[in-house]
Amino acid sequence: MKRQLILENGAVFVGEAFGAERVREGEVVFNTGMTGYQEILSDPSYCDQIVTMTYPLIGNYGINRDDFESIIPAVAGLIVKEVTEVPSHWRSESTLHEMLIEKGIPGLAGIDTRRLTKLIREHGTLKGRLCNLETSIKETVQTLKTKEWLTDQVRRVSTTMSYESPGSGPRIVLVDFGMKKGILREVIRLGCDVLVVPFDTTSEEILQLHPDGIVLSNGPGDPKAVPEAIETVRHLIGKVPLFGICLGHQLLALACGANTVKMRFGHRGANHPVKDLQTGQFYMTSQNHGYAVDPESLANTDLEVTHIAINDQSIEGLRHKQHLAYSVQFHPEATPGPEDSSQLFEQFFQDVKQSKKVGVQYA
Ligand SMILES: NC(=O)CC[C@H](N)C(=O)O
Repeated sequence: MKRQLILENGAVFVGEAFGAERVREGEVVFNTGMTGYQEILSDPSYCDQIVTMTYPLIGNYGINRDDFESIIPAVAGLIVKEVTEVPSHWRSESTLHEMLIEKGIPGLAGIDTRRLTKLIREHGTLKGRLCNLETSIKETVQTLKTKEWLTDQVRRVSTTMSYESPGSGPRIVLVDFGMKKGILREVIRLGCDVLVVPFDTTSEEILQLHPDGIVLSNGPGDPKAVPEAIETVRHLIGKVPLFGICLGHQLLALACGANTVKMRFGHRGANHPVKDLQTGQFYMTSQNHGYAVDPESLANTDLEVTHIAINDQSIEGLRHKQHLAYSVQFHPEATPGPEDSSQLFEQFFQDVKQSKKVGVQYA
């Protein structure tokens, strides 16, 4: 069966349908990872996005039960050059096609993904619709251009209830804005007593849990679409050690008075080089973001840049000059991608323990 991708600029890509039989719309983005499609598809930060994999063969090691980053993927669609029908891996339990059907995600294969990627690089991220060949191109272009896009992604993917993973170490409150399970896994690995809370938990509610440290997770959409979270973070700075990851990093920046801007086509892949300005070290990092902190907006804030992206010099890490609060735009939890920067979790763990010794002041 054929399926097409119609873009808001009128470009059309016709290929083979796989996965769920559904019409879906979303922002078309590309990821340059050669592997990691299962983690990418289940990363909640891809909510309302159609992901194009630039690596030409996807699905070759199948789908296993361990590598999901969330239970209900929020991604709107998947585009690949070639999808493997018969995967081969000892952990594989189903094919990519079967998983996409089960999770209600449409796929499009057999198109020129290089041409599509170049188009996104030239024009910036474009809105698109995955649909059958009978769908009118003219009407779709009109709809995509004029449609009011929903901005409640974080609300849709965050947990609605708090839950706990008990441990004997420091108590960490992990604010779930659409958290990848990899972040939870890292704090559990360190023996922390973890409480995961919904995105709209207030600062008072968080402080009542007597955290030793707070981790702000990744999440989908524009960070300015969650003003309540910016307010919460503002109230928490200086009270408890804070560590922000991706959306959490952007929220920390906004809470300190900096600004975030939409990037042309973002960073999505598993080999983004980052320089740690404090140590002079370079890490290969896993990334997935379409927004970034505007460097010009830092002038009147108490923030300083700790990491930069080598490819485009954009901000990849920030630190508060007075308080124990820092953040990174990339993903130290990896999954998928290199684990070069996983020591950031250990660093936060040490900082939390140190500040616990000194004594935490609750307001
Ligand atoms: N992975 C993330 O947390 C992404 C943050 C934000 N949604 C962005 O696209 O920039």
